[in-house]
Amino acid sequence: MLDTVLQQPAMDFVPQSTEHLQGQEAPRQRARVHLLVVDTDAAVRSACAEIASSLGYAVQSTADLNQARSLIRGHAADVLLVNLPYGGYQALELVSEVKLLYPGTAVIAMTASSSVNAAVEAMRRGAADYLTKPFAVDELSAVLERAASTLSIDAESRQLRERLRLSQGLGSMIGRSAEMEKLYRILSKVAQSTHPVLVLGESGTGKELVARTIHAYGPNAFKPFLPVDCGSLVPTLIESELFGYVKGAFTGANKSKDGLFVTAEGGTVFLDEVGELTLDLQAKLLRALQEKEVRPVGATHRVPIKARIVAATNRDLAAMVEKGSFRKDLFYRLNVVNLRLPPLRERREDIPLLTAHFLDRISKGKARKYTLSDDALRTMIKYDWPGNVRELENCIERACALSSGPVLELGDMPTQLQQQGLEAHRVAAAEPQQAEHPADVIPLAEMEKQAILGAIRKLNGDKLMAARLLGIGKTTLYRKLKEYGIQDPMLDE
Ligand SMILES: Nc1ncnc2c1ncn2[C@@H]1O[C@H](COP(=O)(O)OP(=O)(O)OP(=O)(O)O)[C@@H](O)[C@H]1O
Repeated sequence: MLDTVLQQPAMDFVPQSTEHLQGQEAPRQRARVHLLVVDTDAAVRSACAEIASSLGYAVQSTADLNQARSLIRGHAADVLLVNLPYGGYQALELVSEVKLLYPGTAVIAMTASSSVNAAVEAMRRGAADYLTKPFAVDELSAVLERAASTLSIDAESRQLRERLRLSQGLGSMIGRSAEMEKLYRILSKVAQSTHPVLVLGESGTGKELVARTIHAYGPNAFKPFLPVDCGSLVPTLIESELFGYVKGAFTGANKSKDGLFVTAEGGTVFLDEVGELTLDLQAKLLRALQEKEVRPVGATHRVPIKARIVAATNRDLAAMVEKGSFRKDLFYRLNVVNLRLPPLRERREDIPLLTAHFLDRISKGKARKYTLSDDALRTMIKYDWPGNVRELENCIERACALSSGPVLELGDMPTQLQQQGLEAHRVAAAEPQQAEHPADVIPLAEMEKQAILGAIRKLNGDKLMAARLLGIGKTTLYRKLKEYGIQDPMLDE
């Protein structure tokens, strides 16, 4: 218990070394996280500081709230560990101030067991965690570790977002439409954790690519990524693929084999077309996820697993749950986070980028550089692409194979595109005055909304600066965001 540590001399200090740890395991290497301990009890300050510095934190401590404020102003705190004395509203005020002025600082509240209400209030004001006194060294370590890992997740996803701003998409994913930007923002956060993710979207929208990107940007990118198509394998095969089998489990099982959940180690198992699993396999999968272990086919023992699960489907799983063809409990397990991929027809502005990307890729493998005729590109932008990006990719590959020259014409495209292109020409010839389709006219309100969102995003959420650069007042900016129904400009469309 911390009480034993509290026997040490009560004094403020900023530990510079870990000499007191000689003979113990060295602190884990990470960028120095700055911790500020605020408590009037010198013994608590001293003990917390000693434990935190042994974990690798740079620690400062103070008894005084005003001094705490000035230390925080000097950016001394990534994590603030603050005591909430009984009736100590000033300490609660400090929590609010810090979360308002420095939202990146993780706040942990300490309370006496008699004032749990204060801890609840602190959490309401934005504290990330709390500790009830007296607490064990392990409890303090666990809370600090949690705070530090949240900080590093935030920092990594910020870096990822920054890289994103400079590219045509995220990793191998191409697209800069608002829908894709929104997806990247969520994806870059989701990738840092190891929670299950459910990827939803029509066929060919890039669900597997998203799963691969989550894996590639995740903490276990160096471990395997193992896809399984639950729609194309018979149930018995899926079971032995996923869970493995022991020698003699069935005819042909000459020796035992580990399943993908085991061979993935800490990597990712991608369950494509998860909606196609039989109810029996759904039950087995649920058990594996809940208990983090699997029973290989024919075995009596269970084997621990630690793979991350990313599942995908083009079916409406919620409706399947209603009908009873998909287990509700499994749905909730898989659906911890879901990512919905927009069909290509809802992000037509990405078609030129995707087209250029595929043309580049194909040109690299050949001696010639392919381009598209204006007519072909115009038609492609207007086409609905029921098979989404896969259909677009196939269409370009086919056109490159068929084309006799480096410029791909409408005539090199599949019949349905050619027909659409011809139809557009006929309409344009019959009604020249209609050539400028009204849908091409962007309403002023939409342009204003995009300008505001664009400015806030470019400035990483700094609304004040955005308002200044847009030449409007802060209140006007807030009113407009409200008018457009935008709650979070960094996420909402
Ligand atoms: N945003 C994108 N940028 C570049 N290529 C993409 C993108 N989205 C999809 N693709 C490409 O389109 C093809 C289909 O993608 P993918 O297999 O990931 O789709 P899917 O949604 O999993 O399809 P299905 O539901 O049929 O399994 C792949 O070759 C993939 O590389």
